[in-house]
Amino acid sequence: MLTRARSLACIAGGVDVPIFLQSISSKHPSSCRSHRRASFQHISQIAATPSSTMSESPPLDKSKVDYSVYLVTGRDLLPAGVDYYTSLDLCLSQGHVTVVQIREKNTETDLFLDIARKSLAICDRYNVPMLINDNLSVCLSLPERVGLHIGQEDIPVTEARRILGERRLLGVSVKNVEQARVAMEEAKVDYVGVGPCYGTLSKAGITEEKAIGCSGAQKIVAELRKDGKRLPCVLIGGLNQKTAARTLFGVTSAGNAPDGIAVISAIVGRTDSDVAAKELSDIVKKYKAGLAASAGSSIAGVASAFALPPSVSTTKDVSWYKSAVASLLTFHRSSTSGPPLIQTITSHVSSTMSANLALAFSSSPIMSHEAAEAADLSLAIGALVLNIGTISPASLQGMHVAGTSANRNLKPVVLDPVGGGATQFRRDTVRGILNATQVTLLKGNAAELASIAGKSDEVKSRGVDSGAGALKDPVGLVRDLARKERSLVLLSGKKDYLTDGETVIMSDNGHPLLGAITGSGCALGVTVGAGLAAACNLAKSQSDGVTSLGNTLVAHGEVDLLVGALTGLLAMTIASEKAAVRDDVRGPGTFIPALQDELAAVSAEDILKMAKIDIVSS
Ligand SMILES: Nc1ncnc2c1ncn2[C@@H]1O[C@H](COP(=O)(O)OP(=O)(O)OP(=O)(O)O)[C@@H](O)[C@H]1O
Ligand SMILES: Cc1ncsc1CCO
Repeated sequence: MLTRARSLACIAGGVDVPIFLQSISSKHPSSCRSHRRASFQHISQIAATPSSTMSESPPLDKSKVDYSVYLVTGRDLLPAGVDYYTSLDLCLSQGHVTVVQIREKNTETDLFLDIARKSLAICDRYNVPMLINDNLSVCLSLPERVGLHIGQEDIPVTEARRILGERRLLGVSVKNVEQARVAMEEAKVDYVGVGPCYGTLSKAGITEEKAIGCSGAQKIVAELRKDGKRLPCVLIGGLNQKTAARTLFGVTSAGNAPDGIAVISAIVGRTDSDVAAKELSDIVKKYKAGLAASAGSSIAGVASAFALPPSVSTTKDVSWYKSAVASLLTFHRSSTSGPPLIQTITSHVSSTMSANLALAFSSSPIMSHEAAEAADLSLAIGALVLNIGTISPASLQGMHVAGTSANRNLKPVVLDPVGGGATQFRRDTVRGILNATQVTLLKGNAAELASIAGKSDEVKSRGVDSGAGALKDPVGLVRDLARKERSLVLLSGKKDYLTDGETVIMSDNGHPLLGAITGSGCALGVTVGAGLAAACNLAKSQSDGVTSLGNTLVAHGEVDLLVGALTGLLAMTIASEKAAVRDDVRGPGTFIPALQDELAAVSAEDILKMAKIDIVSS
């Protein structure tokens, strides 16, 4: 048997070039920099040797690479009894996978090379470009049409380009705008992997790697498209059949669109890897068709590619919204599937009242901030409510795992950034959550939302309550914020404003006593969460399930999230009006139990009779 050094040298063209075997991988422990540099030099020599013994096929035409469905292999994720090569062949066989990256962690180089060569034979059969993850020497031992993908922990990307030369495909993973800029301008990579969009979960259910979320990915994609640039990019990290559509959609801004998605377990983990690949390919094709149809400019245009065609064209005016809320409330109150479970991570100030008001609103509360059970819980919940009122390190960790898990399982997420503008700590906490979790509805008072929108000068906040003073342009603020954060936005106060980024609904319901008790806003987050869960349940009951875009921002397709949120808002504020006029209510103290009773009783008739809403922008 050849030694590893000799076998690599032979493959490299018969020239016996010494190689430092310990540095086969391009990953570099910082402790052995000089060793690493020496290794790079030797690898460079390999790169410079003629490849006469390599396969004769022509080099890859980089401009023709289609990044739509980019498969990263993972032998450890194969279902029991499934052979790696069989699975690879099957998923490529129908033409739905467009790029393959061979990823082998902790595999000896001999074996890695063997796997890579056999994989290349399969990729060649279907004419699919192939790359090697991380391992320069394995890459250089293969024909020039095989590319290399590296991470930020691997060798510097500029060094990789120098060693590989211009002809091989080179890609790098980036998680921020600066890394994207270096990759694009200094290293002249051919594409970037943008992510992780969602955190990867370990067995303990703890987020291992910090996710950049849709908003982080959106900034990177925008940078890659700035000033007419067009570097291809794929989204990576937590992408699968459930998350792909809304992530592609959520990352797209002003026509800045990613080129595809990179997946591992969504294909590798399936026995029917060909079907899995087709599902993903269909999603990307639909997304691109929607993008083309809308010339990349309209969010709704992209989203509508996924929406079912409306059976009856309806003008959504005030009376439509009132009857839609009344119907949803009736459905929610009488749902045969039982009350939706609302996982609430909230302040200890408002925890009990929020739980009781959830029950009164025909929902089942679970006040858990434990990270270890968040992944399991996310399978059972109807919605997740994140409230930073008395945030601690433990509850923040719970929020990150719960948020990621809810995103994976298409469960609506409400964020209540309590006191969000009051301190730098709270501002950072809110931004961290918004970056890591795709929030379905962002709810706050004037000070909280103004802070997130970067308009704190308009409303000052000293604590968790709104400061005095009104926003100059509440309609513009909520609409712009919804578009920016890709979520519904609910601004609470004397008047409430609810929007999906297109329609803005103003509600004049509610009673000043709500502002005189603590935690009414927190409880409103829970009733709105329950309303979103009810909207998803209604959609499920009407069809087989929720579309992939079910928990994104716009009211389209099967799930009308705007109606869901409005239902939670009107139930709470109308109940407060009914409570405040009761004979037994003499002030804030007696108001709380009356509010609980009235929320339990609020009906479809009350909505139709008492709702004071207006469409202030559409
Ligand atoms: N003066 C008022 N008149 C009518 N309704 C009000 C008034 N003030 C608040 N509300 C209602 O109270 C609910 C909570 O809104 P608010 O803006 O007070 O939340 P918040 O500041 O987050 O509260 P908290 O931090 O105490 O939970 C909303 O439904 C809102 O409509
Ligand atoms: C009073 C208070 N302090 C932190 S959270 C909270 C409840 C109102 O949001």
